[in-house]
Parts: sequence; structure tokens; C-alpha cells
Amino acid sequence: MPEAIVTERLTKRHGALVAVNHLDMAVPTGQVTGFVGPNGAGKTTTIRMLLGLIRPTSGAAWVLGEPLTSAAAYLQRVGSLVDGPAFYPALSARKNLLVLARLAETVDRIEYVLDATGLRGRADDPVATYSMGMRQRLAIAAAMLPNPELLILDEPANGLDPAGIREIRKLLRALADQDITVFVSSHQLSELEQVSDRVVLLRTGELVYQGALTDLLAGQSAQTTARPEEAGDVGALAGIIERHGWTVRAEDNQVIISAPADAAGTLNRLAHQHGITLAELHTRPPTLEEIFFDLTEGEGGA
Ligand SMILES: Nc1ncnc2c1ncn2[C@@H]1O[C@H](COP(=O)(O)OP(=O)(O)OP(=O)(O)O)[C@@H](O)[C@H]1O
Repeated sequence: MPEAIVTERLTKRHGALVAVNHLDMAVPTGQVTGFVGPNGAGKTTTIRMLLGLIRPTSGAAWVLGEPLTSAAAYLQRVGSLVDGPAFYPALSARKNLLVLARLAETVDRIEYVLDATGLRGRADDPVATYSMGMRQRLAIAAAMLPNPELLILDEPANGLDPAGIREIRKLLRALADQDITVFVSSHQLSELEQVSDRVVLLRTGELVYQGALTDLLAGQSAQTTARPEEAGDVGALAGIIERHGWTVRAEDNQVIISAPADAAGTLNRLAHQHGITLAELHTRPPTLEEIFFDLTEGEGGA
């Protein structure tokens, strides 16, 4: 699959502070990729570099196959939302889009982007009367005016209530279904987990993980609880599991094991081999929020 964005050791320093540190990232086309990290992780800095708004200190990147150094060659194929939307509040959505579309010579796209973002019904009302969610959708509508192959959105769900966040999610999914590549940042994994095909996790400017969410989950330890039928077997069971190499602690009449998510079968067999019958065995996978917190622990904001 061709890549919409590739970065190689992309780095941005502000004096002694390294905002983005040797970032190697690949964003495939035609998918929604969530760009997630706590506040200050370097998401906005990365996005600003990709859009040619600031220059990297070192490293390289390509957007839609073109190097950052020739941003003019790709920027007309990219729609973006950074630093929040700015519109004329007294004008309607349609008139705001008209102002922008005249500049970009894309007036014929206005009706389409109003439809795509679900704003047509309120298109002639002043933007001053819009909810935050509607304003964010209008910002995405504006980003879509040039008919972009790639949308780069910095925190489009920021400041929205759960209903607004759902609206944005639905819209991003609909865009991806039209083969638009979406690269979208958030400081909360939960905002993007339902809509992202892939995630790139960032912490203090460094890549923590990139790949499918399902793979991220599969590699994590789950918490399994096993309760032997005979309470007197708890100590023996804990010893067996420990010798197998998994972290375990005895608690009341049960043992709690930190092991791969598919460990239940092995646990059952181990117990059986040692003549212990399990009355209860259940595994709880970690939530994405727990994984994210573990990976970015101590950095705050998440
Ligand atoms: N122009 C600048 N001068 C100095 N430091 C900067 C500048 N821009 C960003 N930084 C610092 O770089 C780091 C990364 O900031 P950045 O805004 O990219 O993070 P972020 O992940 O987008 O966080 P947020 O969600 O809060 O915007 C932060 O420590 C920030 O204070």
C-alpha cells in the first residue's frame, strides 16, 4: 500500500527542548490514522512540519510522495485543520465557504462539502449561532474544499462534548469511506479508537507505537483471575504459574496472573497437570486507555 506520509528521523528542536525526536512514521493511504499523545508530546509540531508551516531541524519527510522541501508540490492536494477554526461569525456557513472557495477557485465544491459534513440544513444561518461541533465540522468542510487526497486534522474534537465527538467520528469515517486519507490527532486515545484503522502513539516527541489497534491489544498482558476449587491449593497454584514465567500474586482464595490475553488454556492445563481443579478462570483484557497510560506513563495529559 502506498504511503500518504512518511517521516525519517524527523526532528524539531526549540533550543534545548526536543519537541519531535527522530520520528520514523508511515501513514498508509485510504485509512484513518490516529495520531495520539499527551499534551506536549509533539503532535502539533509534527503536523506543522508536514504542512510546511515550520522547518524541521533535521530528518526528512514525504507527503503524497513529495518531499517536505517542495511543499508547494503537495499542499494543494492536502486539506488541513490546525489551530482551531476561524470564521466570520456574522456570515453563514455557505458565505464563509464562498469566501474561502473564491480564493481557492473551488466554488463548485461548496454544496458537496456542506452535504458531506451534514451542514446543509443550517448552511444559511450565521456561524455565531453554531455549536462547537458544527464549527468544527465547518472547519473540516473548509479543509475539504480543494478536494484533497489527504486530510490532516489537529485535535478536531478538542472542546467538544460527547455528542460533538461522535459527530466528528462519524464524519471522519465517512471521509475514509470515500478513499480520503485522514491523519487526525488527539490527546485522548478513546476519542479516536473507534474510528482509527491505525494509530501512531507519541510521547515526549518519540514514537511509542505505530500500527493497527488490534495488534497493539494483542501484544499486551491481560489480567487473568484463577480460583482453585480447594482454597488450600492457592499457594501451590501460584508457585506453578510463577515457575512457568508469569507474574502472579495470591489474593484471598484466588491468584491474579499477568499474562498474554490467550493464557487461559495454558493455565487450565498447568493446573490440571498438577491435580488442581479450577472453579473459576476469567481474563480481562486491558482497556486501550490503560495501555495508553502505561505506554505514556508519567507524561501527564492523557
Ligand atoms: N515555538 C516553540 N518554542 C518553544 N517550544 C515549543 C514551541 N512549539 C512547541 N514547543 C514545545 O514543544 C513540545 C511539543 O509541543 P506540541 O504543541 O507539538 O505538542 P502537542 O502534542 O501538539 O500537544 P498539545 O496537544 O498540547 O498541542 C512542547 O513541550 C511545547 O511546549
